[in-house]
Amino acid sequence: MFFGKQKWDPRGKHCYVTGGSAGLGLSLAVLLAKRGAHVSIVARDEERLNKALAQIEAARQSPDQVFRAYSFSLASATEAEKALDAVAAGHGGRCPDALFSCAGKSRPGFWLEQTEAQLRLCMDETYWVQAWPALAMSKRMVAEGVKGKIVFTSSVLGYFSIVGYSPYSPGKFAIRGLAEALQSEFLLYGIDVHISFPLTIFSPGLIEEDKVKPKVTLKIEESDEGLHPDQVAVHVFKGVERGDFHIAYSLIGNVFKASTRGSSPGNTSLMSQVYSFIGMIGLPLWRRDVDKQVLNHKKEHYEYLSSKGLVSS
Ligand SMILES: NC(=O)C1=CN([C@@H]2O[C@H](COP(=O)(O)OP(=O)(O)OC[C@H]3O[C@@H](n4cnc5c(N)ncnc54)[C@H](OP(=O)(O)O)[C@@H]3O)[C@@H](O)[C@H]2O)C=CC1
Ligand SMILES: CCCCCCCCCCCCCCCC(=O)[C@@H](N)CO
Repeated sequence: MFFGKQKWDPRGKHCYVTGGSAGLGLSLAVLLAKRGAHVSIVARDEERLNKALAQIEAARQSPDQVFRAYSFSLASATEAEKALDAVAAGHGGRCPDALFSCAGKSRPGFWLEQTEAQLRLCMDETYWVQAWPALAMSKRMVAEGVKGKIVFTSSVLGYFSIVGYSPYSPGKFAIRGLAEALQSEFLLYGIDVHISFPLTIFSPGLIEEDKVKPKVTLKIEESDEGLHPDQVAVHVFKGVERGDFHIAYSLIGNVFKASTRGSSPGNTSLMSQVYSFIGMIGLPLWRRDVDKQVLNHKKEHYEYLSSKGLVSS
């Protein structure tokens, strides 16, 4: 572009994708490979990692590209450090240029059914699984003088929430809080921070979460059509390429973004004002409808609570 900012080009760069064995992470890994990047993926299940690696291999553009897969759990600081050590070792010990932090899991359910162990697990699977790799990565980037990128994955449920997502939304809001702090702090190091807010992604993870998702939640979500992980990966990649801090897509995603993100950088474009206006009119109407759907579920819900012994019938 002539007067515009130069777009980020992953060609020849080493991109570390967490959760790269399935869903959004795998689609991003393949896309980055197609764009000429070296790609390392980390997740736990080795069989899925190997299958994913074969898919990434099929997207190879040049014989010089290095593709690797490593099995680690990222929900602890030590494991996240070990994972990054392995990923860097594949490149002579040098830190990757970009971290695409996609790992995560959703276990929807009603708040009254949660336990301490369950809620701590959910925080591990939403927040810590992205915070620990970011901590390891940024320490190393600064020590080695690597001026790269850290891309977090939140959800539109990091902007708002609805019934059934109490185990999930807090972690996705927390990632947003972390990204806001780091975007500011990392100006000191020339590290760009991005965070994406996807809507429904038709991933293997979604199939699992829908098995335990309350009916009322599924019903409210019907107004979101959902996208294939490959389509979401393109949106996320384009946002990173453009240099967006908050990355959103689709009318709905952009409306939630413009209506929620306050003083976050990059909220001043004309389109952002248009989306914000649509939100001003549309969101209260939508929310009224959501509340109605929740209340319509009240009788069935009490019967459910009673069947679980959570209220006396
Ligand atoms: N699906 C959706 O509708 C939406 C998803 N998101 C978010 O997007 C991201 C990707 O979701 P989706 O495409 O559904 O992903 P999937 O659930 O299909 O895949 C998740 C990936 O993360 C890995 N992973 C999960 N937990 C860990 C862990 N503790 N350590 C290491 N790797 C882990 C999984 O591999 P393994 O289990 O083998 O470790 C897998 O590679 C998540 O952060 C999710 O919260 C946001 C909005 C909507
Ligand atoms: C003008 C305004 C109109 C608004 C319509 C809004 C419809 C949004 C419904 C909720 C979508 C929830 C997506 C959840 C994604 C996710 O993170 C989970 N699948 C967990 O993985």
